[in-house]
Amino acid sequence: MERVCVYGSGNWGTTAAKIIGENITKLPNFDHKVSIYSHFETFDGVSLSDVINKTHENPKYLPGRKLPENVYATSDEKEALDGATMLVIVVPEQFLESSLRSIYKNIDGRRLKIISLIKGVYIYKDKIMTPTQVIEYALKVTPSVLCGANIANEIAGHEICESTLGSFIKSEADLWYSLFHSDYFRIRCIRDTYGIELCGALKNVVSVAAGIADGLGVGSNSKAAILRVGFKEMRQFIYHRHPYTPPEVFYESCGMADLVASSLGGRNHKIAVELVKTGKSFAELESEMLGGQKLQGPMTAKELYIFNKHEGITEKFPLFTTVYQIGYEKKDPSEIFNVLVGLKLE
Ligand SMILES: NC(=O)c1ccc[n+]([C@@H]2O[C@H](COP(=O)([O-])OP(=O)(O)OC[C@H]3O[C@@H](n4cnc5c(N)ncnc54)[C@H](O)[C@@H]3O)[C@@H](O)[C@H]2O)c1
Ligand SMILES: O=P(O)(O)OC[C@H](O)CO
Repeated sequence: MERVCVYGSGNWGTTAAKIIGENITKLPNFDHKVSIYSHFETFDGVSLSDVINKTHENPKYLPGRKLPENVYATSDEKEALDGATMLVIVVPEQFLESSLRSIYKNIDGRRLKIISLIKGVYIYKDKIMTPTQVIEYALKVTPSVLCGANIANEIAGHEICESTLGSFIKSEADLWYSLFHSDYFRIRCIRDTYGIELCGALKNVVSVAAGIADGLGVGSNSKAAILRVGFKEMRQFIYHRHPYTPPEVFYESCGMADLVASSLGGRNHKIAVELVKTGKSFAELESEMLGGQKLQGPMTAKELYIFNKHEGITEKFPLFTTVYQIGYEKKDPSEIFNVLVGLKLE
C-alpha cells in the first residue's frame, strides 16, 4: 500500500495536493488519505494547518479553491511523514536544504520514492546543482521531477495544461503518472531530470527579463526578441552542463511552453514589471505583493551569475548577466535590449 505526503503548502504545493487528492481515490493500492506538511505559521491568529483542515481551503496560498476532504494538513513533520512511501517535495528553493535535514530525521532510514516540483539551482563552490541532485545527495535516492508550464492558480481552476514528468525509474514514473495525470493536467513522461530542472530554473530568469521588457512598455516584437535570446541562452547553458540532454526537453511543457507561460502570467514576470515601474527592489516587491509566496527568478539570476563568473563565461550569457545586473547592481532596465545584437554571415 502506498501512502503520499506532499511536503510544502505554498501555492503550488497546495495545488499539487489537490490534484493528487482528487486522483488518488480512484487508485487501488494507495491509502486515500494525503498529508500535507505545512511549515508552521498562523492565519488570522490560527494555525494555518488547522484552518486548512477546518475549511478545506488554504486561504493564504490558494484562496478560493476547495481541497478534497481526503487531504489534511499538519505542521508536525513526524505526523505528515508517518508511513509515507511517496514524497512530493514542493518548497521554494530557499528552504530545500533545511527541509531535507528535517525529513532525514523524520523518516528513520526509510527509502521513499520522491518527486521534486521545485524550480531553482544551488551553487556549491564550483558546482551548480539541481534540486534532485541536492535531494539525492541528502537522502540517497534518485528522485523524479515534475515541471512544466504550470501556473498553479490556473491548474487549481481545472484549466487544461500539460506537464513534463522526468524520471530514470519506469516503475516510479508510472506511479507518479497515476497520481498526477488527469483530464485537465496532462502528463508526458521523458527519461531525464537535470535538463528538465534546468529549464524550470532558467526560464524564471528569462521571465524576469520579459517582465522588465513589459515594464518598459514595449510591444510584442521586442518582447519576443527577448524570449528568443533567453531560450537560446537556456539551451546553451543546459548543453554546457549536460551535453547529453535529450532534445525533447526543450519542446515539451518544461521547455518552450513554460518559458512562454511564465513570461505571460508568472510571479517573476509580474514583479519585474513593477521593479521597472517603481524602482523598488525585488525583495521589497516580493514582500509587498506576494503575500508570503516566494520569487525564484532573481535568486537564480544571482546564482547563475556567481557560477558563470567563476567559469569565466558571463559574456556568453548576456541576458542572464543583464538580469542579474538590473536586479542587484542597479543597471538601467532599458539595457536589457543591449542583448539584441546584429549578426552578419561569416
Ligand atoms: N506557484 C506556482 O505556480 C508554481 C508552479 C510550478 C512550480 N513552482 C515551484 O514550486 C516551488 C514551491 O512554490 P510554491 O508556489 O508552492 O510556494 P510559495 O511561493 O507559495 O511559497 C511559500 C511556501 O514557503 C513556505 N515557507 C516559508 N518559510 C519557510 C521555511 N522557513 N521553511 C520551509 N518552508 C517555508 C510556506 O509555508 C509556503 O508553503 C518553487 O520552487 C516554485 O518555483 C511553483
Ligand atoms: O509564478 P512563477 O514566475 O514562479 O512561475 C510559476 C511556474 O513556474 C510556471 O510554470
